[in-house]
Amino acid sequence: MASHLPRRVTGLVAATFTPLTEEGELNLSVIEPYINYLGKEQDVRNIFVNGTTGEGMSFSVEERKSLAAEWCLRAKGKMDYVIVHVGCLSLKDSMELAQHAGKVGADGIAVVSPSFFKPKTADALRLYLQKVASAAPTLPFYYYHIPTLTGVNLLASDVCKGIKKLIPSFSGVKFTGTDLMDFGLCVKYSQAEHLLLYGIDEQLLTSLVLGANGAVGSLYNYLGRHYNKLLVAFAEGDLDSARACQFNVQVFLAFASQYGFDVALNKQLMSDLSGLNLGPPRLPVIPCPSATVATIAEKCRQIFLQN
Ligand SMILES: CC(=O)N[C@@H]([C@@H](O)[C@H](O)[C@H](O)CO)[C@@H](O)CC(=O)C(=O)O
Repeated sequence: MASHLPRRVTGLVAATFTPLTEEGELNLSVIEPYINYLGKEQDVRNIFVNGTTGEGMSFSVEERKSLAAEWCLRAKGKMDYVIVHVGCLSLKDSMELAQHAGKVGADGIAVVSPSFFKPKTADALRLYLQKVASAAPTLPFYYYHIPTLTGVNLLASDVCKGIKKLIPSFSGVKFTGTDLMDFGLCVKYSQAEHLLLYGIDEQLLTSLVLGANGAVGSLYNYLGRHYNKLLVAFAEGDLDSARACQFNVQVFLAFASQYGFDVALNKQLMSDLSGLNLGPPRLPVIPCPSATVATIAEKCRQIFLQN
C-alpha cells in the first residue's frame, strides 16, 4: 500500500492575532495583507490560527469558521502550513470546527483541553482528543498543551503515551509550558515519530537543545526575522549568537512585562510595528493605553533594529 505521509511543519509558526473592527466585529479584510506581511517582512511561512493569541476561545463557532476559512483561503500559495485551533468547552463544537477545518483546507488542527469541566486523568483527556480527531481523521492532529491557561496540569508526556494507537492522525504537541523535564520526555518518547512545537518564545533556545522541531508563538508575528537568525545560529552550532538573540527577547519581554504584557498589549504592539490595523481585543480583554503601546514599540525598535 502506498504510504501517504502528511507534510511536516518545522521552523517558526506565527500564532496570529484576530483582526477586529473598532466595534469588535471580525475584520476579515486584514487577513490577506497580514499574510503578505508575515511572508515578506518576517520570512514566516506557517500560521496557527484561532489559538490563544488569536483569542479563539472568545469567538463563536460561526466566527471561528469564517476566520479559519479566510486564513486558509488567503494562505494558499503563500504559507507552507496552516494549523487551525479547534479547541472549545463543548466536544460537539470542537468536532464541528475540526470537520470544517478539513473542508476549508487546513493542513492540521490543534486542540486544547477543555478547561471548565477538566479531565482528571490523561486517559480522560486522550479519549476527548480522540473524539475530536475522529471528526477529521485525515488531518494531522496536534495536542495543545497550555496548563497555565487551561488549569489542566496533566503532564503532556503522560497524555502522549499510547496516543498514536488511539489517534492515527496524531502528529505532535504544541507545548506551551515551562516544565522542561516533561518537554524532554515528550521528545524522548516521540522517537522522532511526531513533532514537538514549543510555545514559550522567550525560552525557545532551551527547547531547541532538547529537540524541539519548531516553535509556535506570538512574537514570530513581528520578530520573525530576528528568530530566524536564532534558528540559523543554533543550526550552525553558533551558540553565542543564538544566546544573544534569545537574551534580546528576554530583555524586551522583561521591559514589556512591567506594563502588564498580555494579549491586548501584544496585539496593539503588532499593529504599531506592522502597520496593520488589527483593532482592539475582545472583551473581557481590555485594550492597553496607546501611550504604553508606543513606549514598548519604541523599546522593541531600539533593541531589534540595532541587532
Ligand atoms: C500564553 C501565550 O499567549 N503564549 C504564547 C506565546 O507566544 C507568548 O505570547 C510569548 O511566549 C510571550 O510570553 C503562545 O504560546 C500562544 C500560542 O501559540 C497561541 O496563540 O496559541
